[in-house]
Amino acid sequence: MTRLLGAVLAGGRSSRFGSDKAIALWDGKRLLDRARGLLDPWCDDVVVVGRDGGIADLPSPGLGPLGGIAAALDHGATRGFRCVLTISCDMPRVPKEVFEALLRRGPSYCVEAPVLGHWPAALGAQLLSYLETGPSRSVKAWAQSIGALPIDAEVPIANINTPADLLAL
Ligand SMILES: Nc1nc2c(ncn2[C@@H]2O[C@H](COP(=O)(O)OP(=O)(O)OP(=O)(O)O)[C@@H](O)[C@H]2O)c(=O)[nH]1
Repeated sequence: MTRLLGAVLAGGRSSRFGSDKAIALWDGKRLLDRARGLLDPWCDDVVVVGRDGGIADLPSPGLGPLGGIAAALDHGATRGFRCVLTISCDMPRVPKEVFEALLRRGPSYCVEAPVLGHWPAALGAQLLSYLETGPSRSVKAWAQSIGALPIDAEVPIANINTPADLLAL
């Protein structure tokens, strides 16, 4: 059986939001919990990455979402998960069709929001080496470098960067 690990990336500085956006409330629920709830139906287990109470970024904090993905891949591979489905805590609304499209494929990512991706857990070591020597810390650049398939969500994926984005949801 293919075991799937879900990972909510929830580190970063939230500088545009002005406070920790992971714990900002939308409709009475923390964004972090909403993102986790989006992964739950698809995954055998879900972890939070990059904050207290979750797993720590690799190789160290402060490298952006790719450091969170590296930690999730490593965590998954060492616990027998074949693949990892990642989302960021600032994506409170993702249509189920997007998850279906990602999971139908092998390595794939959402063009509109590349942190939303489906990755082989075995790529953890490759990603750590990419973080050390690669040209960019962009998730999209890494996804392209491994040949992951771009998935077009066909609808805008809401992404909360500022308090106004939250109000506009
Ligand atoms: N684990 C982890 N998650 C991160 C990191 N940086 C950003 N994220 C998450 O990735 C998503 C996108 O992050 P951004 O909004 O681009 O960056 P940010 O630092 O959170 O916010 P800004 O300071 O406004 O750019 C957010 O949900 C963050 O929680 C990181 O270094 N580690």
